[in-house]
Amino acid sequence: MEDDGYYLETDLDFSFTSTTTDRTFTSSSARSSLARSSLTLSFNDRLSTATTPSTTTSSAATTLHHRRQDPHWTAIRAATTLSSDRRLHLRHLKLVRHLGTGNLGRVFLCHLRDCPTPTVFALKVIDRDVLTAKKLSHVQTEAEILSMLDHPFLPTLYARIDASHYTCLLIDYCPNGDLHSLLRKQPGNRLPVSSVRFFASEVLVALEYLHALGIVYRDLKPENILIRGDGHIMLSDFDLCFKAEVVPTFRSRRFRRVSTPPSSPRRRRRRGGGCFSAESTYEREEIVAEFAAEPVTAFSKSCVGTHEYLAPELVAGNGHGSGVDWWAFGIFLYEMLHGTTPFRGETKEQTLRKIASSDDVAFPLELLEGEGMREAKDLIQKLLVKDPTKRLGCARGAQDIKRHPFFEGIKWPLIRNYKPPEIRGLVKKSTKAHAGHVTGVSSPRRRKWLWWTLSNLLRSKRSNSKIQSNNNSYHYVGKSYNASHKRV
Ligand SMILES: Nc1ncnc2c1ncn2[C@@H]1O[C@H](COP(=O)(O)OP(=O)(O)OP(=O)(O)O)[C@@H](O)[C@H]1O
Repeated sequence: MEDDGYYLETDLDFSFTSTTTDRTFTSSSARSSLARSSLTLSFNDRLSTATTPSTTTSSAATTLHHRRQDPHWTAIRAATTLSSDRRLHLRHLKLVRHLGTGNLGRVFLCHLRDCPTPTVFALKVIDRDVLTAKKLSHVQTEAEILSMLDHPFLPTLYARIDASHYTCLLIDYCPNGDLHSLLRKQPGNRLPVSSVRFFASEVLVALEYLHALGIVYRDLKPENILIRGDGHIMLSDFDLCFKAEVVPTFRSRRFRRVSTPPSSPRRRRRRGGGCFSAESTYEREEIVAEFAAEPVTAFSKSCVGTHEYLAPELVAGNGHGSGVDWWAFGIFLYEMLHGTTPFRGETKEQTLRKIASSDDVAFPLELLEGEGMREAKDLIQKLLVKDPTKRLGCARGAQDIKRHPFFEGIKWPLIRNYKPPEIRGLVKKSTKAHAGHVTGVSSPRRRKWLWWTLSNLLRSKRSNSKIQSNNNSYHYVGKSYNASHKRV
């Protein structure tokens, strides 16, 4: 079971000194960094209490953060209150298991020791000694950006602990993995339009917030969209971001609204209620004040990102701004609906050539059929405009994208309260788990779920068919498209 560690409190004290406990290594560079780490870093009390002084920076937002009442902050406050220097140290944390290895370091599931209501976190451990100067600057960027964030669809940085040559970032743990892995579990590697609309809306709101802070994200892709325990998203990986000036503005926008006059039975009687009565619709002009915060003057020349998601201006290398995120948003929509990206070539060179060519995005037939697909296609076409000055979102930011008919009916201020879609591979946690607690004993509901999964597994083995549908869950054995997007 993928996330057993989330439920089962273990007595294991995963030590970094043990190479046998760590099995999830992704690259040779990660492996070499591990070899070095394995000699020196030990998350035992000895290291953090006596020999190595550590400095903690709790997120500046501790007192202001919108989630300051949630159990994570409460647990951190409890731990630091008991700490002699009122700081959080590595000794306060107990590692549960290794979650994955990235470009900069390894990520562990952990919780606070001696906490009455154990609360889980993800701890990103970066060994600065094995990183190049360029990667060190990425660490700096990531830590700096994380410390600025206070948004439900972005990680909270609970603490930064610098101990010896390690920098450790304590952030929210997302038990549902990333959207790329979730897509790979769906039939045809794609999601239904309603689910796409849900995830796209949340990503859009997160990008809007980043842009309002002057942050250009530059690495939007399903791999970087983690799914929280409650099914909502959390954008991750901020090491490729760049920061620019932004001047938020309120603008007045005129628009014509088509309305039906309010009608009471009395009024209807008076009007006679005929076909051509005053019951017909009428148009009125409205003026609304809109908040727009798009870093329109943002400019960078470095070519960073992930091949299939790179905007043409990034590929050309003549400089780019926040429009690269709106291009990537178009690619992201296409991939969720179609299962693959639109400019993917046999090789990375070919992919870049296709992006840079003047050819417009092509839509396979299935992307043209079905409810909401016409609107989706129109939105994708408007986002994948090669000239950034004509691309949707580049002038007034997310506001223009939110108004597109694809998102019609979305009540943006209530987006956090929307029920996440029920899709295959998304495990809903109980309220307790969703708040981030580790539970020692498996609940009757979980036991029931385990039995249900086990019996389904046996049934699907017996009948050996390709796709089995059981209400709304599918067991799919098809052509797998596993390659995740690697960065430039
Ligand atoms: N907050 C989190 N909750 C759960 N799992 C996480 C979390 N953060 C990272 N992970 C897991 O750890 C792995 C490594 O994450 P990390 O952010 O270091 O690298 P990455 O996503 O590969 O990005 P990079 O491009 O910086 O290498 C991810 O692939 C993901 O599986």
